Amino acid sequence: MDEEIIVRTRDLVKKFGDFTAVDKINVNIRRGEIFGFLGPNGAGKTTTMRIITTLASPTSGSIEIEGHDVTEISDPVKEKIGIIQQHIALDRDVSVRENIRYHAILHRIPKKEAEARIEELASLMGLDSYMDKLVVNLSGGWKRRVAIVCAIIHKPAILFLDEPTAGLDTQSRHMLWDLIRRLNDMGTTIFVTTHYMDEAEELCDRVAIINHGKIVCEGTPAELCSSIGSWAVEYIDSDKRKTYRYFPDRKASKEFQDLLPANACVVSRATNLEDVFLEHTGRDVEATQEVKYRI
Ligand SMILES: Nc1ncnc2c1ncn2[C@@H]1O[C@H](COP(=O)(O)OP(=O)(O)OP(=O)(O)O)[C@@H](O)[C@H]1O
Repeated sequence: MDEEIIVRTRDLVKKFGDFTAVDKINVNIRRGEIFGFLGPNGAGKTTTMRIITTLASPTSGSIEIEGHDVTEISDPVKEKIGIIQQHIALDRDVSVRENIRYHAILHRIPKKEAEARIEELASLMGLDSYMDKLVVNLSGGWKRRVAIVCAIIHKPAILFLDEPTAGLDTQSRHMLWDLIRRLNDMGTTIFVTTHYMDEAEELCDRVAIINHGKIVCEGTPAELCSSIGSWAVEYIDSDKRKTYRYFPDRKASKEFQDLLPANACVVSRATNLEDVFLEHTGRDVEATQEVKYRI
């Protein structure tokens, strides 16, 4: 993979009053990759993304996009990025085509070039038969496709997506992942925030896990999983708590399992990003759900 850094942040901090939402975040996003920012609700993902994309200012720290200091030269930087926020900002009462045209105008793309680009992207996103429909009549998944076209009409070098599949059904999520991969194959670097472990594992070349405003680990999903051990043993301990231990291979996990009482509900399987999160933070990514412990 091309190792050129397209986005670099240095010690990004964002405080809201006394509360530190983003705490010295350093990320290096490489050109051509799909980079995942993974963490539970309230971890600081959206705030970090808003700062990198100039929608919010940091309390301290700096950001470079393609070598430009984001705080100093915001207009050229804005032309290099596309953004899709959690709340999609489309005009519901006009057609898909008019929404996309509006974004082409905002980016001052000449009309002929814009129309050709709109046709190309409509076809890529499977939107051809939706172009003259009102946005208000589209489902959530189709609205997100329209939002993607609006965000990439000016051919940004990097596309930022904040929780792109939140609230979508399984089929729509898989279709959107496929589209994101296709955009990436065509050369767009992707930065995606998510709290879905499967999304990060399926989609991302590299992942940074964020918790309470800090990055707790970073690497490819495979590197992160093997860093804690390739095999997870899940069991109910003597205090009736669900507990996890990680081992380098199946043999070691089996030896541990053999030491446990027969009724300890032992499950052994390959580790996943949820285990990585648990190991680094001591809590489940779905913090509001069942509390899991590790020993
Ligand atoms: N404008 C604000 N004023 C005060 N606190 C804020 C503000 N924006 C965000 N926060 C707080 O900062 C923390 C990080 O929020 P952020 O939205 O970045 O998290 P997140 O990881 O994106 O979570 P989610 O998936 O729920 O959006 C949260 O505790 C949030 O309540």
